[in-house]
Amino acid sequence: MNTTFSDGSLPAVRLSGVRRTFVTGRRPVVALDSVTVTFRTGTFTAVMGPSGSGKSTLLQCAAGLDRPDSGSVVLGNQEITGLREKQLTRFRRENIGFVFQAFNLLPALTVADNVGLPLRLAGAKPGRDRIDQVLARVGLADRRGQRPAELSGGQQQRVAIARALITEPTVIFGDEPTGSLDTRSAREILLLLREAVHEAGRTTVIVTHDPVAASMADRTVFLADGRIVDDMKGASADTIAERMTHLGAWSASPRAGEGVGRC
Ligand SMILES: Nc1ncnc2c1ncn2[C@@H]1O[C@H](COP(=O)(O)OP(=O)(O)OP(=O)(O)O)[C@@H](O)[C@H]1O
Repeated sequence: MNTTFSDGSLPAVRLSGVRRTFVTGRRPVVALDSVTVTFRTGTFTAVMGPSGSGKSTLLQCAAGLDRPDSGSVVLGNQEITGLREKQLTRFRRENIGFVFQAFNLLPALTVADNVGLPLRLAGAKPGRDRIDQVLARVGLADRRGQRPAELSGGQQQRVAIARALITEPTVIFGDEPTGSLDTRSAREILLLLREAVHEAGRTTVIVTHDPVAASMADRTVFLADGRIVDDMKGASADTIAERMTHLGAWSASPRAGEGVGRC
C-alpha cells in the first residue's frame, strides 16, 4: 500500500527490505542487502557507488527486470514482486521507460519506427503525430526516416529517450545513460531527462559513475556492498566525488577517477 508524503506527493517507486543474492561459485554474493528506498513522483535521482556495490541490481529489481529474493517493490500502486512473468512484462511496457548505455535501438528500423516500437509491442498503432511530437521534444524532428547508424551517439541516445517517453511511463530508469557519450552529448541527454522530470512530472532514476551527471539530479543515493550508505539532495559534483572517494570508489574501480568533471 502506498502512503502519501507530508507535502502531498506520492512515491513513484518504493523498495522495502529488498535482498538479492547471486550464487555462482561456492559463496553467494549479496548484491543487495535489505535495501529500503523511495523515489518520489516527479524527482530525478542518481544512484552511485563503487563497482560491484549493487547499483545495476537495484535498478533491475526496481524496474521488475530482476526478482529480489525477499522484500517488496511497489511501483505506483502496484506491488510488482508477486506478478507473474506475463503480467510483469505488460506492466513494464505500460509503466516503465528504459534508457541504456548501449542505446539498444534496432538497426534495421527507422528512427520513427524505433520510437513507436513500445506502442506496437503493446498492440497499439503509434500515430505519426505522436511520434513526431516526441521526436521534436528530443530535437530530432528532422531525423524520423533515418537509421540509427546514420546518427551520432548522442542522437541515438535521444532516440532512446523518445522511445522511453512515448508510452508516458510513470518511471524512467537509466543504466549509465551517458556512459558512452562525450561531455557535450552527455550534458544534453541529462538536460532532456531533467526536462522530462521537471516539466512532464516523470520520475527518473539513473545509475551513473559520473559525479557531474549525478549533480544534475535532485538527489544522489550512494550504495556500498549492497547497502545504502548515504543520501544527498542537491549536492555539487565536488561533494559527490569526495563521497565516492571516501567509499573507495576510484581505487576499487577500473574506471579510477574517470567521470569527475566530464559534463
Ligand atoms: N547475474 C549475476 N550473476 C552473478 N553475480 C552477479 C550477477 N549480477 C550481479 N552480480 C554480482 O552482484 C554484485 C553487484 O553487481 P552490480 O552489477 O549490481 O554492481 P554495480 O554497482 O552496478 O557494478 P558496476 O558499477 O561495476 O556496473 C557484484 O558482486 C556482481 O558480481
